[in-house]
Amino acid sequence: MSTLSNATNIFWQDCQLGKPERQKLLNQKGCVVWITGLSGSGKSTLACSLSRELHSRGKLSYILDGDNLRHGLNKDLGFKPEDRTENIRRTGEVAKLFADAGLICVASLISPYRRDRDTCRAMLSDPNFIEVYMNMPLALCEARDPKGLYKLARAGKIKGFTGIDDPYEPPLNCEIEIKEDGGICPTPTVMAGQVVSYLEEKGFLEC
Ligand SMILES: Nc1ncnc2c1ncn2[C@@H]1O[C@H](COP(=O)(O)OS(=O)(=O)O)[C@@H](OP(=O)(O)O)[C@H]1O
Ligand SMILES: Nc1ncnc2c1ncn2[C@@H]1O[C@H](COP(=O)(O)OP(=O)(O)O)[C@@H](O)[C@H]1O
Repeated sequence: MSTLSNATNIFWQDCQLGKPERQKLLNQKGCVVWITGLSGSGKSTLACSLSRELHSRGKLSYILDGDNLRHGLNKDLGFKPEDRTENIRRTGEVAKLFADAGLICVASLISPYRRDRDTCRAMLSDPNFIEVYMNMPLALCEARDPKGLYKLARAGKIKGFTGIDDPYEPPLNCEIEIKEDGGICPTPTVMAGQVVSYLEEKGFLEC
């Protein structure tokens, strides 16, 4: 689906005002926080809570949420494997632009296939791609079922639903894992705190 092979006589246009200058202006380092996990695992909840916490600290972030992107940029895509791959590729490219703009870009998509997430990681220089795995049991996600989609999938009314009859491949080497503690899911504030601590420790919240 890449159009790169069609692009001939195209030259990269550079500008002397670059990422370092933008980062200095914002006093933060541009990066991508990529949240992956099953439907209902809490990706959007974490994205919102994280964005709010960063905002309160004077840090500029922007959320790319799978559901929302599918209303516009990715409205032509469905849930076949090749569509999901293209969904992730496009989102990765947009996330890369936001990171280059100096923002903390928070991408929250199921992104079920490891290879597609690794492709996004490869688009950014390594420390700037922070993979967050929402490691929540399927049973919990299914019990939450805020949109009623698991119910429809179990009834065979949605085909190819992640976790039911379409695979989810957990990360092998993610930077952050969010999971239950003693059978209890951390609150949104605690989940966001875990990510903020990582960003702080790695120097992303200063320049
Ligand atoms: N077949 C199937 N499988 C999984 N999810 C489905 C499906 N059909 C619709 N939905 C709804 O679409 C949301 C997932 O979109 P994403 O762009 O994040 O998916 S993906 O990364 O391309 O797999 C997902 O949103 P979240 O629940 O927020 O994850 C669902 O609401
Ligand atoms: N940490 C949490 N504790 C309690 N409920 C949560 C938590 N995270 C998410 N939820 C709830 O679970 C449901 C699914 O969360 P959501 O963020 O929409 O998941 P996803 O974006 O992965 O589909 C929502 O009703 C949300 O309020």
